[in-house]
Amino acid sequence: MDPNRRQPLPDRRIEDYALIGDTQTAALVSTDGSIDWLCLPRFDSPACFAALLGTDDNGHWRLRPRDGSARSTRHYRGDTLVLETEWSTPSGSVRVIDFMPPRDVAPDVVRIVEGISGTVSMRSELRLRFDYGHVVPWVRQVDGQIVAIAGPDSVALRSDVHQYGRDFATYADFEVSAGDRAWFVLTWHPSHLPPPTPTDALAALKPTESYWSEWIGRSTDAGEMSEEVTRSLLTLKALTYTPSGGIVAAPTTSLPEALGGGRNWDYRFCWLRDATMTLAALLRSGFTEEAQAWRDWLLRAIAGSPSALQIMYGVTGERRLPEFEAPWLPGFGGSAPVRIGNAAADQLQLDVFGEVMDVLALARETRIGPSDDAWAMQSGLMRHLGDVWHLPDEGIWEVRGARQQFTYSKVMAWVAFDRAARAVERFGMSGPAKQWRATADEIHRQVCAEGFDAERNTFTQAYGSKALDASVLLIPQVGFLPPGDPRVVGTVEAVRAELGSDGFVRRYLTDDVDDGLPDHEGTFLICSFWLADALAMIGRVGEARDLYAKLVALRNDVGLLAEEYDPVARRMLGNFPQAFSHLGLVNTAWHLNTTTTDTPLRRSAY
Ligand SMILES: OC[C@H]1O[C@H](O[C@H]2O[C@H](CO)[C@@H](O)[C@H](O)[C@H]2O)[C@H](O)[C@@H](O)[C@@H]1O
Repeated sequence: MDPNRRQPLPDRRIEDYALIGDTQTAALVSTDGSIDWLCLPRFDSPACFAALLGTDDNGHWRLRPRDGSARSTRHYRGDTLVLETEWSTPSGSVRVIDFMPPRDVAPDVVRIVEGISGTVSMRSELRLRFDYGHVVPWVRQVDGQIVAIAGPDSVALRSDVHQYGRDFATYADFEVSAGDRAWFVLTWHPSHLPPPTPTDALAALKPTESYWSEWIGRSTDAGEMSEEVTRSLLTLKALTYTPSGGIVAAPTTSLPEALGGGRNWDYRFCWLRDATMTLAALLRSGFTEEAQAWRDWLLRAIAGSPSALQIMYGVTGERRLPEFEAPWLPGFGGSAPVRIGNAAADQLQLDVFGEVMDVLALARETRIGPSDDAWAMQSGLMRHLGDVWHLPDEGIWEVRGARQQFTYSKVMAWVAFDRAARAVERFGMSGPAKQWRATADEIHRQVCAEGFDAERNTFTQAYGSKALDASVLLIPQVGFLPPGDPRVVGTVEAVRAELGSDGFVRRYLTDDVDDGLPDHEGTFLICSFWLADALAMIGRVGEARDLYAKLVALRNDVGLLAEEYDPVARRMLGNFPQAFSHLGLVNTAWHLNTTTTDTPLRRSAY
């Protein structure tokens, strides 16, 4: 056995990965041709490939030339999630096409190898490890296919090239000459059921391409969108769990926010905050079907007492997301612990009320129209918010230190009351508009008195605190104060000066704030997009455009962004690809397109 296989892969970077998916789960493919992350059958199912968070022994599927000196370049085929990796070797070149066909019954991963020139010796090395990389399955050859079974999981590999077993892995060694094609299909099914009808690898390619290109073609902006906006929208769609309409924050767990540190979290769930902001981005681009599906998802997920509202749910609305550590996984680059599940589900985060009310207002006032059920749910939320808005909470950043009176939480409580009152005042919905307006005014006065540091002319992270927080950059965007207000301009300048790093923005300084965690983290990409939005709103459009360009340049070779960026090490950090970062990009592009050098932006959510 190769001794290196037990070591965490040292040179790997988060940005080495590309995403393929079928809108129910997703896989990450490395520049080395290895699928190192795949959860089956759903985003939040246990991974059968977890080398991303450990070593090859935690499960992976590498398909590449045997020649170690081979070099690869890659791209998506057009506006799709079909990944094409081209390999050059001294003896010839090949193309590997990786994709997950839109799901009918069972999830498939298809890999097609095409010879471009000369002859190339290829190797497929498949190491399945169920339950997040530690269960070695029982593997047999059945009817010409490889079948791996352990517990609830069964995975079959079919191919037109010969497979053999060695060292608890399955290999295929084969040659591909110009014009040749070889194919592999990996299919999951529940181990107690008969296997599904096999997928035809070659025939599945065209429909998969059409699925993605037809989807993006449905945008009202189709044909006018920049390449980076198109790729971000495709990525947001890939993070949507189509059967329910839920949207995950990212398809990974525990990609570190501090390399080698413990800031490692599971993002394979639906946060009301991340999902509402995603929805605003999709709505702006004309994707009403997703907006409708998400509103229905929300109604189901939060049905019941508004006091039992959670800030996040599973992809079909599950409430219990218990957090535990996976000690058998050493973590990406040794960043431990790896966490599965997310204890933030039990936190109080008041901002979600504002985010939900705001996006539902956007939906009502723009494209998907009012709904009685949706309004009944919003009225219930407002009754509950009336009881709790004054409480300290864990805030937008889900701190694991003590609860505080976070300024952004209160600003968003104001947004919730403002949008509720506006629905009655301007759109004829029924409800106690006067009471809602009075509460909104009370919160406004309180935030301006207690969340603002008059000496430094900036809003602060929490009442009475000196610490700054990038979330208050959203104050003009949500309409709490006009962009021209000197307190807004002062806040933009202070955040930029104190939280800025190489032009990007940290969410707060970990030294100034007790977030319950020891190490430092990188700059937070959505906060950097918010700075660009805020700069544009206060009339500094040139600087906003420069920052947007700088952020776009951070994307990896296939246009993807993680949650954070470390400007010193010049590498991405955090879960990947992250909805927050990509929706930030779409929204900033939209803001910049709706402004000119001398016209301030019109008010909009996010
Ligand atoms: O920083 C500590 C927290 O980090 C995660 O939360 C972050 O990701 C969420 C999903 O994108 C986002 O909604 C939140 O604003 C971010 O702070 C993690 O999920 C939390 O468990 C953790 O406490």
